[in-house]
Amino acid sequence: MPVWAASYSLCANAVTCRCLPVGLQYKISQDRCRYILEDHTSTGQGGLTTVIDEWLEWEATQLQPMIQKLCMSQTSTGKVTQNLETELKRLLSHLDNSTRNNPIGLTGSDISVADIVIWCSLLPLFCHETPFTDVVSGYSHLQEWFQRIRQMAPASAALKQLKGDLSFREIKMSLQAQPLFYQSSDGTKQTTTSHAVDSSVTLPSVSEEETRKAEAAWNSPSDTVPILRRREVPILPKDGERNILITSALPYVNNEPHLGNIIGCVLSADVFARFCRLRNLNTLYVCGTDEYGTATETKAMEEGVTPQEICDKYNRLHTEIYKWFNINFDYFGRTTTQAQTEIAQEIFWKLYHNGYILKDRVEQLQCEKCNRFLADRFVEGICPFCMYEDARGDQCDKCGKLINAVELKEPRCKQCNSRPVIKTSHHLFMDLPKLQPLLDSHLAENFEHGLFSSNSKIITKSWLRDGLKPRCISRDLKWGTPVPLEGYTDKVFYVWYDAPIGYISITANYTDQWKQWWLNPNKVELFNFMAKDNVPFHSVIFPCTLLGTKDNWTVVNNLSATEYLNYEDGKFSKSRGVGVFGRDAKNTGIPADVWRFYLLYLRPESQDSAFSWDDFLLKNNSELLNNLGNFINRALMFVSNNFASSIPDMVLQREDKELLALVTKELNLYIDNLANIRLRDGIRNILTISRYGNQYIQAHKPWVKVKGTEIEKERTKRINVLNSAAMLVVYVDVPDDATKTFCHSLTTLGTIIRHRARAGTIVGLAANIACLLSVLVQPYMPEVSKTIQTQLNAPPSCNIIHHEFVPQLLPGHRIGKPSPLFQKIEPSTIESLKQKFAGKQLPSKKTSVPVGDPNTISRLEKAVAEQGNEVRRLKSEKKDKSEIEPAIAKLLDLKQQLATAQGCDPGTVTSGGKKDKKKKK
Ligand SMILES: Nc1ncnc2c1ncn2[C@@H]1O[C@H](COP(=O)(O)OC(=O)[C@@H](N)CCS)[C@@H](O)[C@H]1O
Repeated sequence: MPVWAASYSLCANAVTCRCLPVGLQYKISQDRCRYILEDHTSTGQGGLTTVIDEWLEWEATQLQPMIQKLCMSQTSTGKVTQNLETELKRLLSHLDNSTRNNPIGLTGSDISVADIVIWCSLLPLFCHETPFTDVVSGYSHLQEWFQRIRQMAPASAALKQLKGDLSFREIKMSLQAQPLFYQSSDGTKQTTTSHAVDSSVTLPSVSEEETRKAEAAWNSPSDTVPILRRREVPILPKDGERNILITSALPYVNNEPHLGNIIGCVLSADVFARFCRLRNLNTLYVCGTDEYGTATETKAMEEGVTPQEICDKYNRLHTEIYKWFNINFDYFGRTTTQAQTEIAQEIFWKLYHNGYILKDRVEQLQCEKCNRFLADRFVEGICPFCMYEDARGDQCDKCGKLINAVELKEPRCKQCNSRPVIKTSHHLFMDLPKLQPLLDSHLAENFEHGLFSSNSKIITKSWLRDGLKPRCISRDLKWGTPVPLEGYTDKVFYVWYDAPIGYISITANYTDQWKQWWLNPNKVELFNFMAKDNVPFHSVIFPCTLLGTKDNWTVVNNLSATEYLNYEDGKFSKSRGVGVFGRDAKNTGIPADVWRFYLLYLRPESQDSAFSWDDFLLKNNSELLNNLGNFINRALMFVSNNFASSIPDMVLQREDKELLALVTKELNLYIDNLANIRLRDGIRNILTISRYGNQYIQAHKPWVKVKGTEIEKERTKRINVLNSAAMLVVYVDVPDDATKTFCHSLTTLGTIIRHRARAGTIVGLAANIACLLSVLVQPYMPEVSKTIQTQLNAPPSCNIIHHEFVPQLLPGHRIGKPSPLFQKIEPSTIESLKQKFAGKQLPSKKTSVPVGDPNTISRLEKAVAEQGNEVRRLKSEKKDKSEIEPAIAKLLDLKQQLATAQGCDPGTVTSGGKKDKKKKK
């Protein structure tokens, strides 16, 4: 077939596709042009194909979108902006130069498919009544080229057959009749037919600048996206890089961790570590079990085994639980190791030789019934500072102050409840007052440049403000790191001197090059994760320990401390069976990622929060199932069902680019939140992006576009017949009627293809948002992330968090098989879990209250009155349920203790709220 025969139909084809739905670009017309002209563009012409491709690419990505914007702007507002005009002139200049250099066609001595496609695109600028005459008048070579093609028989014939001599009025009418949504430059949304955007679904607005930047990033991904590093073993600090050392507080081995422990330390640190890795930062995350101390000894006694056996058993149990929760440590160790003894003793010797160790006599509590000195955690009594009656021997849970156990009022042995006696013993103290200047200057710098949660700053400052006191670091126990100093060798180090050194010894068990992390403060950034009760040990005592050695230790630069997670309206209590502990979560059958999600959603970042089964159901069914899961499944199902599992071409319109900008904005907020350890907010960013995705799909209804309107569906049935007739045009002599039929066929086909192409863009963009979400959810829900990526068949290279949103699934990429990501949780399931973990409901302190003791009665009456005032205050200040409910539970508990002390039945006691009053009547 001679080129001009092909060009004839080609012009008709291209004019149809370009001009009737003028300004609305769809690459399919190029493909058809190429198909028709295949022989003339690819055979024996070497580099010409590449040149043509380049022009076609330029037309599709630059010229056509520009003309589209011009026509839309002109149609909706009657003018074009200065920016648009400048951009247009840039493109026209490029064409003018090229037509000056090539006197016939753009690509050489003959007319090619590129000439025809570009010529068709330019029609709105050259047609009758065009408002752009002045703009094009300055480009003489371009004008000559345009007229040359126009005078060629196929072009003029095609124009005549389709629209007569095209005028801009017709283009305008054609545009106004377009079923596609478009937005005028004044921002008002315009819709016309059933293919229109559902304007009741609105997305927030973004600026021109944000849209432009997001579009530029989308269009040039390779310039901006880094490649994720491989995870080496061992991971060591690298020169010229940010080296992130993350520690989670080391959980005690005397118990199974509860949900509070999990969110308070290992899970929070895990999310941050995963985020850092996805940011391509050189990251090491270590943790392990804290195995020394009385807690272990007591547990061993209870279970009739040795302390080492307890440690082994619980270390295994913790390992198993964290594995189930998908906590991705680089190394999970323990403190009962040789490295721990060596490092703890070496640090002690340095402190000793530097003059930071004092010797003193101490009074200690000894339980004569149990025949042992009582470690701080094994004695309870009234706080000497705030009079809280259940203060622990080491710290008051109410006012947070550290306590010397002998200062507790009315102490009682936790084991047997009898009153311990005070005995004198010789001990070693760290001279914290002498170390305070070193600590002050370390903290001054790191408070300014590092990340310290606000509670950690407040707690630390309250310690410093009162001036540090010498702190005892030895204990009369057997199970611990031995004190090496002569005269004290029958003692062990206090667990809180020992435990943070565990971070170092655990790293030493991971790599013999551990000093690169721990004696390298200029290259390493240290992040400690814990809950509020651990703060003073990490911000005061441990830093003083390290600074006092005068070695160049890596000392805390960043400290993230949560408040407490409570359980429903009270505290977790293993002994009372209240709350969800380690393996319980697994046994519910609810996937680990859903637990992770909910714990992180609740993360007590600024105040205590409470796990609630009802809320758990709500967040799973609304946020995970209806929002995130629904969006991803919808996007993937469309690709699968309507585009044969292949990502369609994406030709972005204004609203798509705005969506890019919105997603990019939220992505950047996400990065900022996670980088600043605001993990709760990061989840909300993910859910917002997914919500945008749902709204976008809802607004654009690709399911309508892909199937067509009823009229289009009817026409589709006839299209094959017409198409067969149309193909005749190409091969045989062309009678006028056949040309008309051909053109009509192509017009209809063009509309359908355009709608389908539009649906393709929407779905392709949605699939790419799903891919982005698969990466963003990874720190929070690693298994869900994997599942999404399998369903998307996403390239492994997508696993990086970058501040620009770029396409990872390119047109033609084949996705895998979609399936639902989350399951609905039924209310009946939640009800039975609620019952299961509600505990035995026994007032915990009943047995420990002596009956009829006037001092106890008067103390409890006072405490009940104070707690009653506290509850009233919280209620009158309309505090959150999570604050009020624990206070009420406390009041109830106190009243029950009082009832017991008065010889009454504690079971009849109520907290005294409105409902209770009614009952009394
Ligand atoms: N209710 C709670 N909410 C949040 N975080 C909590 C809660 N209770 C405790 N924690 C934190 O959990 C970890 C581990 O606590 P554990 O008592 O097992 O261990 C220790 O405190 C020490 N062994 C740490 C030595 S480094 C801890 O961060 C608590 O703050």
